[in-house]
Amino acid sequence: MVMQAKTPASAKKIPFNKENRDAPHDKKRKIGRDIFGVQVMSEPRVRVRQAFSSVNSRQQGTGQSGEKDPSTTPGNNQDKKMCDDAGTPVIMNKDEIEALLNLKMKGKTKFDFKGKSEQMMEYIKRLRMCIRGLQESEASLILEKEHLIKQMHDERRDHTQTEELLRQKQNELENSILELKTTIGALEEKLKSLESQKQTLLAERESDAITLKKATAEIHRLTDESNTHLREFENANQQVLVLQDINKRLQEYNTSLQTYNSKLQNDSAAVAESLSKVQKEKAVVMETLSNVRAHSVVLQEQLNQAKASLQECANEKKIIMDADERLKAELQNALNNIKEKSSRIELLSAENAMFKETTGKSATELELLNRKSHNLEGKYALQLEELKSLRSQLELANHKIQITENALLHHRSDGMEKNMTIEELTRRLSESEERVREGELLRKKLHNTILELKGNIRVFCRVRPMLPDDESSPCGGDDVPVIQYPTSTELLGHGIELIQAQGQKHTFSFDKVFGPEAGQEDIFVEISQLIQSALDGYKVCIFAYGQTGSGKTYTMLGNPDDIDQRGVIPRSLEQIFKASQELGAQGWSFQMQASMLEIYNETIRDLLAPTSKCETTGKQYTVKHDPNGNTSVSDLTLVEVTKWKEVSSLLQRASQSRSVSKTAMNEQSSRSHCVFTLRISGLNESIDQQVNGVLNLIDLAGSERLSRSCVSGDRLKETQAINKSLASLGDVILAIANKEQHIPYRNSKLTYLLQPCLGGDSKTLMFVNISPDVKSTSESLCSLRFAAKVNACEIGVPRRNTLTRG
Ligand SMILES: Nc1ncnc2c1ncn2[C@@H]1O[C@H](COP(=O)(O)OP(=O)(O)OP(=O)(O)O)[C@@H](O)[C@H]1O
Repeated sequence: MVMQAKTPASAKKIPFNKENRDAPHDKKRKIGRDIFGVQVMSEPRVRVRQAFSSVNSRQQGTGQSGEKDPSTTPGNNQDKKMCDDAGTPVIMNKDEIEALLNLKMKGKTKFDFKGKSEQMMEYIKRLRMCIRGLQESEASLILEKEHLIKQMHDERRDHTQTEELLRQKQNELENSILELKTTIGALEEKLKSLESQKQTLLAERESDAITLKKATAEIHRLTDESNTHLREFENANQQVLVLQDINKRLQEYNTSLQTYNSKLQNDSAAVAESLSKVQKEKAVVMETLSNVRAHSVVLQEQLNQAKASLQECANEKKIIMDADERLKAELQNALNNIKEKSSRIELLSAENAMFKETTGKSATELELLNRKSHNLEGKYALQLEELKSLRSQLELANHKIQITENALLHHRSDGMEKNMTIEELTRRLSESEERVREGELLRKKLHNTILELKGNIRVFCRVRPMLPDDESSPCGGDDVPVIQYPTSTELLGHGIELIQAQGQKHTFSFDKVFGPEAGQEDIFVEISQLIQSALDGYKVCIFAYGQTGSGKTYTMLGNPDDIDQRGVIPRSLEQIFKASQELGAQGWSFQMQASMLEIYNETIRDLLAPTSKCETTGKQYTVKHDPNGNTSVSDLTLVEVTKWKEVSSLLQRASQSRSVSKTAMNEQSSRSHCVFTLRISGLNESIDQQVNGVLNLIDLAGSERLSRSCVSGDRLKETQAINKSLASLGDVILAIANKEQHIPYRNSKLTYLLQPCLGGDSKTLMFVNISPDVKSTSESLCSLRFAAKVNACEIGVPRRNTLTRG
C-alpha cells in the first residue's frame, strides 16, 4: 500500500499524477469513499497517520533538540488525536513508512536504556497501531471490494434490466412513433387534401373575383357607353332641333324666295307688257328708238340680270331644296340614328339589366363561395382541433394499449395455463365420451343378450311421417296428435301413446319406438347386430307388420337406388357382403343363396322363377321343416349371390312379379306377404368350422278393414286371404303367449313358414308399422295390441347353427 503524507489541501485534491496512476488502491479507496462515505475509509488512515505522526514527531523532537518536546510527547493531547488539526486524513507514503521503519531509538545518553526502551515501547506501540491500522484498512478495503463487487453485480443486473426495459420502451416508442407517424401521415394527407381543396376554392374565388371585376368593368364601360350614347342622343336631339329650326328657316326662306320669284315673274310679265307697249310705241317712238334701245338694252340687261337672278334664285332654290332634301335625309338619318341608338340603349339597358342580374348571380355565387371557403376554413380549424384531440386520444390510447399489453401479458400466461387446463379437460372429456360410447355399445350388446336369453320376440315400433292425405288430430285440428311419445325416463324411446277420438289413451312399450323423424339409417343402426348374427350361424327373422299404407315396404325395402332411403333388405345385404369379405381375412369363405317368395291368396309364388307366375308353370311350392329347425320350400329358385348388385337385380326382378295393386288406402299396396331369404353357409378350414345362418326378411301384406279398403271381386278375395293369414298369425302368437300345448302353425301358409321364427330357436324381430293418420286410429290400436302380444311371446333361446368337422 502506498501512503503519502500530504498537506490537507493536497490530500483533498489527490491530483492525477504518475504516483496516483500507479496507485490503483488509492483510486479504489477514493471510489469506496465516494460510495460508502468518508467514515469508512478515513478511520484506518487516520490511525496510520496517528501512529506515524506520533512516532515521527517523537523522532523529530528527539532528533532535533534531544529533548522531549512537550507537544510531541506520547501523553500529549495533540498526539492522542486521531487526525491532524484540520481533521483531514493524512495518507502515508512508502518513504514515510520506510522512515518509520528506519527510525532509530536514541537515549539521552548512550546508556540511557530506560529512555531507549521507553522509546522502543512507544515505537512498538506506534508500529502496532500502524499495522493494526493497515490491517483494518486492508479489511475494510476487502469489505469495500466485496461491497463494490456486489454492487457492481447489482449494478450490472440493474443495468441489464434497465437496458432491457429501455429496449422494450424503445421498441414500444418506435412502434407508437410509427403508428403516430402513420396517423400523422394520414392526417397530413387529409390536411394536404383539405389545403388543396382550400387552394382550389381560393383560386376559384380569385377567378370569380376577377370575373366579377371584369363584369363590373364591363358594366362601367357599358354604363359609360350608354351615357355617351345618351349624350349623343341628347346631342342628336339638339341637332335635330337645330336642323328642324334650320329647316323651318329654310322653308321660310324658300317661301320668301318663292314670293320673290312670283314677284319677279310678275315683274317679268309687267316688263314684257311694257316691252310690248314699248314695241308698240316703237313704231311710235322709233325715233326715240336709239334712246329707247339703250333703255331697252338696259332693261334687257335688267331682265337678263333678273333672269340670271331668277336662275340664281332657282339654283339657290334648288340648292336649298337639295339642302332641304339633304337635311331631311340627314334628319331622317339622325332620326334613324336616334332610333338605332335608342334601340341600342334599350338593348344596352337590357344587357345592363342582364349583366346586373348575372353579376348579381356571380356575386351571390361569390358570396356562397366565400361562405363555403369560410366554412371550409372553419372545418379546417375544427379538423386541426380534431387532430389535436385525436393526437391526445392517440397518446391516451397508446397509454391504454401499454396498460392493456401489460395486462395481456399477464392474461397470456394465465390463458396458457387455462389452455393447458382446457386441453386436459378436453382430453378427459373425449376419453369420457369414448367410454360412454363403449358403454353404450356394451349396454346394447348386453340388452341384446338379455333379450336373447329371455327368448322373446323383439318388437320395434315405427311411426311413419304424415302424408298429404292424413289427418293429424281427432277433431281435424293439429293440437292433439293421435300418436304421442312419453318422455318419462323409463318410456323415453320405448313408449308410445295412442289417443282415441274419445280422448282415451293407450300406452304401449316396445324394445324401441321410432318416431316419424327416424330415418332408414337410424333404423338400421339398431338392427345391424342382429343382421351380423346371421353370419355367425343364427337364424334371423325380421318381419314388418301393420295396416296397409303404414310403411312396411318402406321399412323393409325402401328405395334401393336412393342411398338415404334404402330399407332393411338392401342395407342388411350390403353389411353381410362387406362383413363376409372382412371375415375372409380370418380364413372364412361364405356361400350365399337368395330366394324370394310371396304368399298370395294362400299360395306360394316364386318371385325369382324365370316365369314368375306359378299358375303358368303349375308348380306347387310346399314348405318343409327338418328336425334341425331348417325350413325349405320345394322347387323354390335359389340364386347364388356374392355381391349387392346381384341381389339388387333380383329385387328388381321380384318387384315386377309381386302382387301389387292400388287400394283406397295405398297407391301401391302389397297384396301378398313377401319373404326374402338369404341362406348363408360359411366355412373356415383353418379352424375346421362351418356355420349355417339364415336371414329372413319379410314384408307382410297390410291388414285392412274391408269397409275401408272399398274393394270387391278379386281384390276382396285378396283382402280376405290377407286378413285370414294375419288372423292365423295372431292366433299363433296368442297360443305361444299363453304357452298353449298346440300352436296352430298350419292354419296358414304364413304361420307355417314362420314356425321356426315364431316358436323355434331363431332371433326374431318384428317391426310394427303405425300410420299417424287419425282415420287409422283403430287399426293402429289393433296393430299395437298385436305387437304387444308378440313382444310377450317367449320363443326359446336362439341357437347358433355351427358344425365342427372331422
Ligand atoms: N318412414 C317413412 N318416411 C317417409 N315416407 C314413408 C315412411 N313410411 C312410409 N312412407 C310412405 O308411405 C306410403 C305407404 O308406405 P308403404 O307402401 O311402405 O306402406 P305399406 O305398409 O307397405 O302398405 P301396403 O301394406 O299397402 O303395402 C309410401 O308412399 C311410403 O313412401
